[in-house]
Amino acid sequence: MLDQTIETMGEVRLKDVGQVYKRGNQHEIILRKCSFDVTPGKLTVLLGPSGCGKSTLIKLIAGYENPTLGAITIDGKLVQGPGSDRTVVFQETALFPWMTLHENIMFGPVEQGANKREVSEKATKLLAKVGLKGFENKYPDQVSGGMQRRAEVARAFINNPKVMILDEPFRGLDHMSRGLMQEYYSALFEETRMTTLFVTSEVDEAIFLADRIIVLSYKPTNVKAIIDVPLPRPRQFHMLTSETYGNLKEHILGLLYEEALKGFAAGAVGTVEMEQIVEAVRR
Ligand SMILES: Nc1ncnc2c1ncn2[C@@H]1O[C@H](COP(=O)(O)OP(=O)(O)OP(=O)(O)O)[C@@H](O)[C@H]1O
Repeated sequence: MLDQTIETMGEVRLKDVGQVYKRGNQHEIILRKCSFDVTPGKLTVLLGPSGCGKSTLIKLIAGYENPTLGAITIDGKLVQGPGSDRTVVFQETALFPWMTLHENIMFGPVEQGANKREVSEKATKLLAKVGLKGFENKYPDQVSGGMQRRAEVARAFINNPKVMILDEPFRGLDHMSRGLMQEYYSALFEETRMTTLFVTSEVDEAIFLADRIIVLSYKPTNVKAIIDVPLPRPRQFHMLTSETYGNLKEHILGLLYEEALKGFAAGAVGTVEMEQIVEAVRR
């Protein structure tokens, strides 16, 4: 086991959250009356069509922006800015190129004044957990993109936040690396049960990882459906061929298809993307 404190805290609550952005003289309503909970100790996935406002929701929960309307609380406390109770991993999050992987993982806690020896041991364990044993002393540019992403996940986990927030962290990786990342991530989650909010636009990734999926509508975005994933843990790839999985995927693709059609009618979804969605639904 990792020496992580298992804290069954980190309940995130969104109540009637609305966000309006100004573009020149125009106002655009991005989010409208968005309400959902992120349950402590569970992995909640936010899934929605491109441009619906997933990253906007993350920015609000992270406290980088304030909502125009409504309220976001964590364990009952109003979010009014960023805080150490949350760690956010973006697709663009990068390791420090001048530090080894091990030094990168240690950086945050050491900066916070934690005991160096203890942090070093934890970093070594975490790197092993994400399949990077033997690569501790490599620099980021000496390992593959997928390995860098795994180190970034380890760097986020060592902070042991109440809530781990990930915004499409595996986007842009090739199919194989993405599959591996999902396996490593679900194993880390299953061991720590760290409250997690994970954003993706990939249905397979959502089902493989999630305890619960929040499906978002097209703009102005609100919650279209909340779906519990009945697959057992530990999650294993053979589950992706089960009947439960197939039925769930069909249902979710149907929901996304309806929303993508609205986006297409509004000119927000390109022809190529629309063709891909139609093909996915037909499959
Ligand atoms: N600071 C901002 N000012 C004005 N408009 C914004 C701002 N941030 C986001 N938007 C707009 O809000 C909408 C939602 O953007 P957001 O990035 O949250 O969507 P998304 O679902 O994460 O998209 P994708 O899946 O393509 O990453 C988009 O139309 C975007 O242009």
